[in-house]
Parts: sequence; structure tokens; C-alpha cells
Amino acid sequence: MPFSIQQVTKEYADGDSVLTALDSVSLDIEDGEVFGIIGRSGAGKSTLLRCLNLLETPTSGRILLGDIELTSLTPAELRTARRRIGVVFQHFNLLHSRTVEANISFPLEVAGYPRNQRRERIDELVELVGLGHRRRAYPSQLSGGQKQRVGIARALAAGPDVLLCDEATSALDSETTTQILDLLADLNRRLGVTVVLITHDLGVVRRICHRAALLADGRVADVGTLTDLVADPDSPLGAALLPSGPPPADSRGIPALLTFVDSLASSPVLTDVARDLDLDVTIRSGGVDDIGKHQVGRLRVEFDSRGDDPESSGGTDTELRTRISRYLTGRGVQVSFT
Ligand SMILES: Nc1ncnc2c1ncn2[C@@H]1O[C@H](COP(=O)(O)OP(=O)(O)OP(=O)(O)O)[C@@H](O)[C@H]1O
Repeated sequence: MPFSIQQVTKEYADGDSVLTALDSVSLDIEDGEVFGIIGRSGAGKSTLLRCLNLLETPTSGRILLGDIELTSLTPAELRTARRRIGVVFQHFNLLHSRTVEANISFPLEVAGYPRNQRRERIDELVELVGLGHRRRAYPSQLSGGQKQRVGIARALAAGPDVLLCDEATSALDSETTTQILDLLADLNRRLGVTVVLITHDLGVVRRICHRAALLADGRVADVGTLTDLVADPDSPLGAALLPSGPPPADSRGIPALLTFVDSLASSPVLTDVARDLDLDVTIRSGGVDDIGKHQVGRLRVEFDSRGDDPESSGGTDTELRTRISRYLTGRGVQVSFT
């Protein structure tokens, strides 16, 4: 189910002044996608999460889950609508006196599931998160990763349309983080549930998100598919996802930032441009990585005319830049001269 955040502003009283935690945030999260919301501490992530499940009421703006405008519901309607949004917490928030299956049962009891249907649903959920063998264990007997699996099963219990994950892997080591992220990606594929991940960790976004937004000072500073972000030389989130390093201080030739999706995987573009335009190409920094099914890259390079005389080697710097730009753009590589 699509999740639409429309010009959401949240203000808090701060002594005599007003603190704007969210400033007209608009995001359209599509049905069935894994969407990451990333930002530094204080950017407004937790505030946005609390607004998304209406634990806090935005000062202004609308939040729609499919056709339902959450921001206009009565408290009773909201309680029902909230079942469509499962929340996975950083610190798991399990009931310590209950076993794994009793923890998963809890939201079903609250939602008024009949006892005989509950059993079947719990069986399904423990298998789904790979905890069939630990169903009678208590939280204190589980590892962090297992606790989070319970948290995920509990969030999924009532069959939500959206799974909101609040720093869901921040308390886990890197190997367990990978396993939990892979589980979330798998659940997204198998159940079609829309996943929204709130995180400060770029690794989380790189591993499973289809699209992501950068939140900075309560505003959306950048948003897009991961491949579009990385291929955009002006994207701050793209630069953070795949750092290219600063421009070199000691550049001899024409420095440029190349960004691309798949273009270098299918053909030797850099060799071709060097040969066809009679240039030396030096890679100074940057990287190539796999994001989703794509090979994406950001490289800082220098182009040098092979001839000493610019006129004999194909014209002035400006003309050469134009030729390089035309050549590479035609091969699907974005070029910006820095
Ligand atoms: N209940 C509140 N009352 C007053 N100010 C608040 C409240 N909640 C958040 N803020 C302020 O709103 C801004 C955004 O905070 P928020 O907790 O949403 O950021 P965050 O990105 O989640 O940070 P972190 O990653 O550290 O949790 C901060 O300046 C914070 O001090």
C-alpha cells in the first residue's frame, strides 16, 4: 500500500521560541518498495517515524496510507488503522515474562484474534522469521538477532501493509545486521509488505533499499532510487553512498567526476575514450560497487592530451572538455568537470 507524506511540519515549543523538527516534509513511498530514510542525529528521523504512525500529530500536513488519511481519523479509527503499520524497534521492546510465541501472540490478542486462529498464525510467523526451534524460549535466552526476529514477527502479526523499522539493526553486530536486513528484504519480496527503514547507517541503505531520502535539518535534502542518486554528480546522498573522494589538489590535466550505472560493466569506456580522443586517463580516486543488480560508480579522473600543443592535439581545454563530455555522455557516463 502506498504511503504518502504531504508537507508534514512538526514544531515543538522550545522555551519562548519554536523548534521546527520537520519542515514541510513530502515523500511518496510506493507500494511494495523498501524505502530508506537516512539522516544524522537530530535530523528529525525519530520525529518523522512517530508522525508516520501517528504517535505524534503533525503540526500541519497530511499522511495517507493508501486512501486513508491517517491525519484526519478519530482516535478509535486510528487504533484500527495502526494495525496496518507494524513497527520494529531498535531495542526490540519484547515482553520479558513471555516466551517467543507469547510475544508474537500479544498483538493478535490485542486485535481480538480468536484463540484457534492465533495458534495457526503464530506457527506461520515463527517459521517465517526462522525461529521455529526457539518458540518456547524467553527473551533473556535469545541472542540480539533472535530477539529482533521476534520483534519482526510481532510487527507482522496482524498482517500490516507497512513495516516501519526504527534503527532496527543499530543494536546488532555487523554479521547479524546483514542477516536481519536480508530477512527484511526476503519478507518484502514474499509478502509484498512495504518496508520503511529509518537509519543513520548508509550500509543499511546500500544493502536493501530500492529508494532512499536524506533528511537534514528536518527537510528532505535528497531523494531517489539508489542508482539515480549515485549517477547524479550533484546528489549529496549519492556521494555519501559511493564516495569519490575530494577533487585532487595537484591536478595536472583536466579533472572530472564520472558517474555511471552499468556503463563500464558492458564496455571498456575509459580505454575507448583514451584511444578515440587521444588522451591519457588517470583514475585518482573513487569506486565501483554493486547496488541492487547494478554496477554503479563514481570516479575522479584526469584527462591529459597526449600531444604537448593543445592545438595539434585537438583544440583548447574548453573544446576538449566538450568533446570528452559528448563522447562519454553518449556512452551513458555522466561527466562533471571539477
Ligand atoms: N518531544 C520533543 N520536544 C522538543 N523537541 C524535540 C522533541 N523530539 C525531538 N525534538 C527535537 O527535534 C529535532 C529532531 O529530533 P529527532 O529525535 O527527530 O532527530 P533524529 O534524527 O531522530 O536524531 P537521533 O538519530 O539522534 O535520534 C531535535 O532538535 C530534537 O531536539
